[in-house]
Amino acid sequence: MVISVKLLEGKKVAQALDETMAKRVESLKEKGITPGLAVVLVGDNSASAVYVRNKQRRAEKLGINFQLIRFEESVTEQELLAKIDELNNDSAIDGFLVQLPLPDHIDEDKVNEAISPNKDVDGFTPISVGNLWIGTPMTKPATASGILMMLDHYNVDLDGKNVVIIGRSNIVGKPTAALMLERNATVTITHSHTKNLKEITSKADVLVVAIGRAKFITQDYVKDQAIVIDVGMDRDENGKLCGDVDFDDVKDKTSMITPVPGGVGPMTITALVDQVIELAEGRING
Ligand SMILES: NC(=O)C1=CN([C@@H]2O[C@H](COP(=O)(O)OP(=O)(O)OC[C@H]3O[C@@H](n4cnc5c(N)ncnc54)[C@H](OP(=O)(O)O)[C@@H]3O)[C@@H](O)[C@H]2O)C=CC1
Ligand SMILES: Nc1nc(=O)c2c([nH]1)NC[C@@H]1CN(c3ccc(C(=O)N[C@@H](CCC(=O)O)C(=O)O)cc3)C=[N+]21
Ligand SMILES: [Mg+2]
Repeated sequence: MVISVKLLEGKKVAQALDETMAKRVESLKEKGITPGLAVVLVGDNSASAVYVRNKQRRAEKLGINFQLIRFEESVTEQELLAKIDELNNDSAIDGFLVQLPLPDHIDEDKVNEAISPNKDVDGFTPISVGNLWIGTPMTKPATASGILMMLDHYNVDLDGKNVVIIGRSNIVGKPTAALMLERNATVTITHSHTKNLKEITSKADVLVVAIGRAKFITQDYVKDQAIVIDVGMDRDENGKLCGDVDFDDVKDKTSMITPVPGGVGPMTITALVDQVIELAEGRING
């Protein structure tokens, strides 16, 4: 018996959703509003630079005013905080984010706290995170939100599903858990101290993987006919981009699986841009 695996093609979903988003930007422009997004990039981390380029390309394609603000690795915390203050008060900027990770001499928490929750497109400020867990989100973290947009597109209903997330970062694991809990999934978050990881992941109807280790997840971690979401952005032994999931080993055991590239990454950018447009729409609606 051949059971067909369905690819969750984030790249295609993103292209489909771009059309609606472009129309929303157009109607804002008719009212004299151009959505503005700024990205602050510290240092020249090459992976970060690629992501930033992708964001810029998509934002500009949709008619969004994109501002890239670059700092040397040696920038002081004070200089960075001053720029954040400026962006908080810049009426042309609806939302901005500070690309992570930051150099060690800069306190990430301090930077997050300085961002105005009203412009926090990443949803990383304490107020945004609190609202997310209360169930009254202001802005939603892009990766988590992008994953849900993709699952919605494929009509995957999370209600009552057993979701297991590997990774508990503030940027991926935790916000994904919050949004999926809100959809009535039963959510388990696992991490590097988790005992018997395979036993837990093997019970997952939906497995979300955000570890940061190339091809870590093989078929022995996966339940038959599970849905596998691979957030990882890693390099394989040949330097080629790959995910945390060993795609070729796992795919035939799944009912749906995201490829890397072309899965979660493009949806992250879709969710980010959607968030910026929503903030700009808020200029009209108050
Ligand atoms: N596609 C996209 O849009 C995005 C992709 N990424 C990618 O996703 C991946 C994860 O990113 P991020 O969340 O920032 O990473 P972090 O390094 O912040 O977190 C990794 C998590 O994985 C856990 N972990 C590490 N090793 C193991 C293990 N052997 N078993 C179980 N859990 C383990 C860690 O546990 P512990 O907490 O105990 O240390 C931690 O919670 C990376 O590849 C990153 O590049 C990230 C953001 C967006
Ligand atoms: N404050 C902050 N917010 C973030 O959202 C954030 C961050 N810091 N730091 C780094 C991670 C990583 N991230 C990605 C976004 C898009 C792709 C992406 O577009 N990926 C494409 C193409 C990748 C390629 O070709 O290189 C794909 O998977 O198909 C990947 C990764 C956002 N991040
Ligand atoms: Mg980290």
